[in-house]
Amino acid sequence: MSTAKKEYKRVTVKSLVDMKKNGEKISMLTAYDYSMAKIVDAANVDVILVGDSASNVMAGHETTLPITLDQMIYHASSVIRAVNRALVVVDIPFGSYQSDPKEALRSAIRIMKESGAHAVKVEGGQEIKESVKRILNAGIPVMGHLGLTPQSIYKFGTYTVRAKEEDEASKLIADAKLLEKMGCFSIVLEKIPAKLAKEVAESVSIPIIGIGAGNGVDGQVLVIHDLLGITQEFNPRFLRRYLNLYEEMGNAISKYVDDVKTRDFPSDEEQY
Ligand SMILES: Nc1nc(=O)c2c([nH]1)NC[C@@H]1CN(c3ccc(C(=O)N[C@@H](CCC(=O)O)C(=O)O)cc3)CN21
Ligand SMILES: CC(C)C(=O)C(=O)O
Ligand SMILES: [Mg+2]
Repeated sequence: MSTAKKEYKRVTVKSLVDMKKNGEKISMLTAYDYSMAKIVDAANVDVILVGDSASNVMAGHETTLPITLDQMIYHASSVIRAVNRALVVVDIPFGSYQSDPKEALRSAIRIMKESGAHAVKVEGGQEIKESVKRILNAGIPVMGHLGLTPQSIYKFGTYTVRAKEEDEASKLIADAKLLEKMGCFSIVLEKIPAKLAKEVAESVSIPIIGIGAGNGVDGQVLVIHDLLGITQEFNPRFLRRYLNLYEEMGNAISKYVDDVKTRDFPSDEEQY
């Protein structure tokens, strides 16, 4: 397999399919605001996901369920203003696409029109088939999301690994093939056995982006607050922390507090 890297001036849904064809792994990371998205885009991340994980890391909710369509559009607009290269994908939040296909299309259109995003992501397979079709028919690129789907957390009750049983595994493969057949440009697979994820990646031609799905898939995604070590209590095995920003930021801020209290800040040079 070739690891040669083609330079993409602007990443499109087509570039991602090309990357899979050429054996180039796809990097994807979340961002929810302008300043962070600027850093992520400049670091050549291929896909920026405005995830509904904003509900957790931005708003402090326990699950992704409470975040609204308006709030997702606010985050997506901020990200879009920062991005020059990455493809920007936005999660359609819980409750904005499950009722019926028309509502799903309306939500997708609002995201595209009001934020300027490049694609949307929805959780599920067979169950949301008609909605996915509608959105695709309007010319809006759709990314799927299978395996651990956090918007259905209350149906399962836990965040444990999915599709360990044979029947769930075959449904997952069928759903991936269905999403590909309908015209989705990529699929996120979350927290499933690496062997199954590899099998899915090998049975479709669209790129499979994994989170807790092993190294046999076509790309990886993480929540940026997890990668940077801003979140402290989130410790699944699949997470690689590249920094401990929680500690580093805390130290910097404590130093500032000290400097103010001791009158060290501002100095003569820091005033007019
Ligand atoms: N900060 C953050 N990172 C994420 O990756 C993320 C969110 N939030 N919010 C939305 C979803 C929820 N996701 C999850 C949630 C839990 C596990 C998980 O593996 N939970 C383990 C315990 C984790 C621990 O050790 O704390 C479990 O077995 O429940 C995985 C992905 C992924 N998404
Ligand atoms: C974890 C990723 C795939 C996601 O859906 C999110 O951040 O909301
Ligand atoms: Mg999400």
